Amino acid sequence: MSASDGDEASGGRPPYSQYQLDLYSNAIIAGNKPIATTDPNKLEDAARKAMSPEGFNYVFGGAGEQSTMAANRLAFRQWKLIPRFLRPTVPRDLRIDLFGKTYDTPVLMAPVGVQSAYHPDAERGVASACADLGVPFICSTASSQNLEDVFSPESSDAAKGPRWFQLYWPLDDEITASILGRAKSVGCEVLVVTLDTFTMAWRPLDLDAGYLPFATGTGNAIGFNDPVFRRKFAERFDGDTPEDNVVMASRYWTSEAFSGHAHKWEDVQTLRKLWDGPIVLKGILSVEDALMAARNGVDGIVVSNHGGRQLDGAVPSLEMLPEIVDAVGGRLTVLFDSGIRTGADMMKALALGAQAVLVGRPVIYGLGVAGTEGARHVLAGLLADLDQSMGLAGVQTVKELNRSILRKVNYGGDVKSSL
Ligand SMILES: Cc1cc2nc3c(=O)[nH]c(=O)nc-3n(C[C@H](O)[C@H](O)[C@H](O)COP(=O)(O)O)c2cc1C
Ligand SMILES: O=C(O)C(=O)c1ccccc1
Repeated sequence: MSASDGDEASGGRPPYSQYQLDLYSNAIIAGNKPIATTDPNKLEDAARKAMSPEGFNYVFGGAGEQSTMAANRLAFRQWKLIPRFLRPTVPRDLRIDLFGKTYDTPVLMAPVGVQSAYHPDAERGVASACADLGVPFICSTASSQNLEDVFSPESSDAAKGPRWFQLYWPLDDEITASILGRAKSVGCEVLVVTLDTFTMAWRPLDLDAGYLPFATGTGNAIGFNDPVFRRKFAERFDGDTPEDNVVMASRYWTSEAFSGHAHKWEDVQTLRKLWDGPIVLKGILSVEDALMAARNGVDGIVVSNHGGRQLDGAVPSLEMLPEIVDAVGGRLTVLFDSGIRTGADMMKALALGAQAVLVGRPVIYGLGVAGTEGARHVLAGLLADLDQSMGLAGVQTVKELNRSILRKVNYGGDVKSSL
């Protein structure tokens, strides 16, 4: 393989698998261990030690008895890869096309709220790590840092990378319009609207600790800094700013963004009017809703159960993925998340028809352990693992991943509840 082939296929940087060589040479030449473990099981333990108990539990925790979280992992274990040999596998090309644009990898950073609760580097740090690796950063509405700060060219490198915006959909169209206008202004390309978290789930770890960050102002930065939200808050509360009255402002904001069953399928038309660009609905788990999404004119869906954090007992998203792809794959871009921990997991979801995958907790554990560098390390490791695993399976490009490389087995094996 010539260096230029690899460089082109990974956006001018070395092939993603180079990270494996870097880790070995750092160890052999300089005697340095990786900044955080490369073992997904141990990473969770390291994060538990490094982070505040509330922060760690917030990330780690699932809903209920965490049965959906565990099922997400079992679903991956039940698919096995069938490797092929003596075929061309280099230069490997991880690029994909989404909504008419080429991305360097089929991996995106899942929207994750309140990142200052995990490490002071927070969203700016993770977004910079993503930009460095060519991974789109999906900025959550529940960010702890304001949208304009996350992507400010002065304060971070995040503005150099691809960025999408995730919406927790306010009831008030004027506030929604204002937030979406701001997301557009800072360069967000795609709108991801999360459907499954219109209200908080039953999360025992957070309930037992009495931990609800956005009730006390963390994770409300995008709302609190929104000019329309500020004006409406002042009108209701005697000219107060959200900073004057954080508790009432948090209450007002959460009643807007986590507003129960208020929206209907018809309201997707409103989003269309307010957002000039691709719209993706996140949290789809049924063929019926995937068809509704197609009928209502969106561009894509994320097949997701929110990492097992919302409806405990919900089906693993991987289980539903093939049927949903068969039903709407010709019409919609189908993305996937929930439970991805390794390169092999990514291959399985891509082979079952996802066009790209989102990763949540692992990168946040990296952030918790070692800030921006830790997040970068975990993401670089996942990409290297994907790159290497594709090669080992005899696969050169993401397009080649299809169901012929998979076999479903009925012995998933034991899994730790979260991994
Ligand atoms: C701590 C945490 C916060 C999250 N916050 C959001 C959010 O603000 N918006 C959203 O759409 N999804 C949110 N999610 C869900 C992720 O986007 C994603 O669906 C999930 O983490 C995928 O599962 P995984 O963690 O097993 O990769 C959050 C997940 C975690 C772990
Ligand atoms: O915790 C979550 O999963 C989540 O989606 C969220 C919602 C609101 C604020 C922060 C995170």
